[in-house]
Amino acid sequence: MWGPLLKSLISPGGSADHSELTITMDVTFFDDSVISNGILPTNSEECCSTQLIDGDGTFNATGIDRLIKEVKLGECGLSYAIVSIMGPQSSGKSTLLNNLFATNFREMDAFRGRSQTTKGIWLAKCAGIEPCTLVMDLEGTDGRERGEDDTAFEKQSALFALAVSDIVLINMWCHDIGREQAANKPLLKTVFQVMMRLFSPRKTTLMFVIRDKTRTPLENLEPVLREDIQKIWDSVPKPEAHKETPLSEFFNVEVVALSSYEEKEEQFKEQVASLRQRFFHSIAPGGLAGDRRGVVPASGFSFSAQQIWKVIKENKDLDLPAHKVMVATVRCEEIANEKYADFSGNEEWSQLEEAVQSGPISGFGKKLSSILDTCLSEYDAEATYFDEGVRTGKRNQLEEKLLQLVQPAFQALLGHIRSGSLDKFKEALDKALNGGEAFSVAACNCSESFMALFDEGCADAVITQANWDTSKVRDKLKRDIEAHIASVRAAKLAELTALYEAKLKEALSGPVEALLDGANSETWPAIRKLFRHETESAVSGLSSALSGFDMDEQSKGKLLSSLEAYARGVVEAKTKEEAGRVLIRMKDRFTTLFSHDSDSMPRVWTGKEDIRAITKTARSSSLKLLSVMAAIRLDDGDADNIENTLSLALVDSTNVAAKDRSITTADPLASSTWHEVSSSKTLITPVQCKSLWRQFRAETEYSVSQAISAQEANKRNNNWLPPPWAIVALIVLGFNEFMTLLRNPLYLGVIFVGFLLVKALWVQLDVAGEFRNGVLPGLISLSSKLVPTIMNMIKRLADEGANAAANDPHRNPPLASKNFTNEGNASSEMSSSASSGLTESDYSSPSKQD
Ligand SMILES: Nc1nc2c(ncn2[C@@H]2O[C@H](COP(=O)(O)OP(=O)(O)OP(=O)(O)O)[C@@H](O)[C@H]2O)c(=O)[nH]1
Repeated sequence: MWGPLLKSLISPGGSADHSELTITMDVTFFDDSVISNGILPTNSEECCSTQLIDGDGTFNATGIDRLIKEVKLGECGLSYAIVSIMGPQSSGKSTLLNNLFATNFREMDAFRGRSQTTKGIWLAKCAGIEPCTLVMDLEGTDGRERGEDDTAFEKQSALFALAVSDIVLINMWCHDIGREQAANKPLLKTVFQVMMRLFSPRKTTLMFVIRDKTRTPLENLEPVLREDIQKIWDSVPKPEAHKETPLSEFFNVEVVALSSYEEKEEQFKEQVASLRQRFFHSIAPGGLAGDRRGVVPASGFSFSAQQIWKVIKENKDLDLPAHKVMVATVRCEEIANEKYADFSGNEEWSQLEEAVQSGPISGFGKKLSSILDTCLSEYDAEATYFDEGVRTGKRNQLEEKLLQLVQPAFQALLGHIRSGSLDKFKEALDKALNGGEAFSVAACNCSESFMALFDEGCADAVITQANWDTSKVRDKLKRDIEAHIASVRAAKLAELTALYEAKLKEALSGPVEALLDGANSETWPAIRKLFRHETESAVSGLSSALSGFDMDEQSKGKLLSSLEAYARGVVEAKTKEEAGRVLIRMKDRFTTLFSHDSDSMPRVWTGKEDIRAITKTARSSSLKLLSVMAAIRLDDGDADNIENTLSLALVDSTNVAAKDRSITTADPLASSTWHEVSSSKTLITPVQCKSLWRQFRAETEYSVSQAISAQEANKRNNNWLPPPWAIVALIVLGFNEFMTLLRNPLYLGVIFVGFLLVKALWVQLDVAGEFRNGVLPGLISLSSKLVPTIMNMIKRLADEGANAAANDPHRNPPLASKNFTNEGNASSEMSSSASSGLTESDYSSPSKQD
């Protein structure tokens, strides 16, 4: 080891140039404290170099990220190149890089002694080289600091450089070429050995930089060097698959020779400047790294390098293709997450999302598609150089996540469109129906147009990135519309039915009541006729009204039948109602017929009327009413024998013969059903009829007896003359007295006055009335009234006489004549009373006046 190192201190010419060494020292002197943070300061335009991996093998992720950010490597895609340099310690690597790429790697201070300068691996950007080129300065091999046996880091860093770099510079002394113990031989061996650990190595360009070239031309040196390289390649144990693989399969070998930096600095710089030109567009076809393979996109470089180093440190085999996929996976994931976060915070999207909560937005789909497109395009741009499969997979995932994010807004919008369409549909349907449009036509037109409106809204809301299914919402809208149509239809039908039912009720109730009121043989035929006519008219009206509803025949028939049933119900209800009042009606009818004559004038019981016949007629009529009310006879076939049964059982039963029959035969009314009438049509059962009739008879009995009494009273009143034989006896026996009276006018006057007095008393005391209740009660009543009445009369006559005398004293007649006059006045008063129109019968019958 010492040989090459010592040699490196000696110029090719064999002497050291102190002035050049001094310059070098000025450029490369750094204080240890300055590099403690892994960054070397720069005093020029060049970028700071960064320690990528320290001497202990720790990867400086922060440093590399900072550098990458600084040099904007992430934006380079695949347009970047990585160059690294390896070689023996203190062989002028850093010096070469600083001169070649204008970097600022730390160089050894020869005046302090030859020792290790570069520890670990350093990274810097090559200034002024296009495309962006990063260069790695590796720790020198065979350094005494690590000792002869510690080659682990040397191998690791060599493998790392091969895995990461497009171009690897191998720094070697010129005099080592062709030498068996050359310092670079173990290094090359190491390179080739570790290269075998890469499953599918990138095609790396190995550029051998011969330092301190001698006068031997490169043309002569290069074959020797290539021979040495081939020998080393051949000597390296290879896996079975690569036993015969030529070196050129894995490496492009380039050889350059440089003059000594220390001895011939001018020439060195010229040659370095010329070499620098080869690094421009190194990745272009024909360039130094023109046929490189498996490049990791620049944005994944940091992660890739870190992972490669991790694998190397763990001493695992490095599967570069798999690694590339892994890097792509991680990076694409990162890019996708970044884009997702960007989208979430996108102001345009936020506004759209907020707006959609409060109502429908026009152009939603277009706007959202555009935002999504931008996001995905950005992803595509950043992930474009990563493995296609991974990239596409991650893109799909990103797209899916984005769609999941925006879907609630889309669903909310669909909800608005659906509810809006439904509301507008309801409004339009109402308007159309109010405008007189037929229901089915209006419903169909509105349904179609608002479903189309919904489809338009959906078309406006859908985004190009998603093939979202709107059919469920559409179906819901359809169902809602149909439900609304059904409910409106049901309401309209109910309205129509109610209208016709009301008409029917009005047309049937009153007339049926009136017909039942005048119950007779024609009542039920008339009710049937009325029922049929009104029902047919209502059914026909409803039927034509239903034509606008596009109903099937069955439903229509059902409605019409129900209307018919309603009409029947109205009639039945009315008859039931009337049947409940049958007793009152029977009594009314009886009273009407019994108390009024054929001219409907109130009947006066003069005595000439045949009360029995009248009663019979009135009762028959009431019985007729009962028989009419007893059952419903709405159908043509409703024939029964109720009237006859009732007549036989109730009226004829009063006859003795019937009574006899009732003893021998069963009572036809002792049943709760009529023989010919179903129970549903029975209004009053036979038993009820019997009971009603009994009640009716009992309640009308009084009227009949009253009529009989009145008639007898009238008869009595009209018979005031004595019987003819009494009149003849009176004439024969009282002939003499009669003649005496005629001959003596005074007697006649006295008799006349007496008659008047008796008459006045008769009237005053209501003698006829008092005796109406019997002779004895009449006598007792008269005796109690007689004395006060006579006293009153005398008193009154006396008062009137006294008043007359007082008013005309000169013309006061004698007392006898005065009394006579008073009596005459009283007589004339009574005469006037009698002539005022009141007949005897009027007085004798006060109760009749009442
Ligand atoms: N003979 C000779 N010496 C050189 C040349 N270039 C640089 N040197 C000297 O070699 C010494 C080491 O230089 P560095 O550039 O630090 O070498 P290195 O290989 O980077 O050293 P480590 O990083 O420690 O491995 C310095 O003193 C340089 O002046 C050269 O071309 N020929």
